[in-house]
Amino acid sequence: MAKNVIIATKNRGKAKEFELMFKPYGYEVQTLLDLPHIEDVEETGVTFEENAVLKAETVAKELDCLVISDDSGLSIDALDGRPGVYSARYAGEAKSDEANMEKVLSELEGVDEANRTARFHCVLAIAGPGRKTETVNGTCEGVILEEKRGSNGFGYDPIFFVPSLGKAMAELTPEEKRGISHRGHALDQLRERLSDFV
Ligand SMILES: O=c1nc[nH]c2c1ncn2[C@H]1C[C@H](O)[C@@H](COP(=O)(O)OP(=O)(O)OP(=O)(O)O)O1
Ligand SMILES: [Mg+2]
Repeated sequence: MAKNVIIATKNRGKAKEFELMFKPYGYEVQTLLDLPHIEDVEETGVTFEENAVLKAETVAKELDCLVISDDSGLSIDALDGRPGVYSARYAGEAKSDEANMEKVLSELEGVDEANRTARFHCVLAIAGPGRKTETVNGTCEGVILEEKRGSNGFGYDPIFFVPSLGKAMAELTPEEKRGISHRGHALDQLRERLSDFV
């Protein structure tokens, strides 16, 4: 029988990646897209870690079971780390990937390649009844492109170039992205930490 894991996210792109990532370990993934009665958790933290803990603990309390959350985003050196924890809402509350990418590209207009370095961050939090909340994190280094490339993935993937593979993140297959991504690295950390769980 398949084991179950609940990921406290409403993001379809993340949900797909978690399904792929947990499959090899025999887990079926449920997200908040499958549990529409759970309300959005307001992300009031100023770090990825604070927001990840907030999302995992709120939903774990509501469901009274073990929950994993993901708070992630893009940090661009030339923009002093922005959009950072505001990545999802960078161009407004509509949380549009297209508008967010346009805003980043226009802010980086005229900035040369050497100064377009950036990284994705992912913090996973795991919370549940009677257990101390734990967090792990992963990063992925890259360079912001001048225009979009590729159509896989989600979020800022079309403008994020991965030097080690010579491709934009949105040009990678889901399996390739799992191997090098901030989310993949964070999940590997979680598996190391909780070898009994995943
Ligand atoms: O692999 C990624 N490839 C491209 N973009 C990414 C990635 N990972 C995070 N991102 C961007 C998308 C979003 O603009 C923000 C996450 O914001 P974040 O609050 O964690 O997620 P969200 O609000 O979309 O869903 P939820 O809070 O329900 O999990 O960073
Ligand atoms: Mg969010």
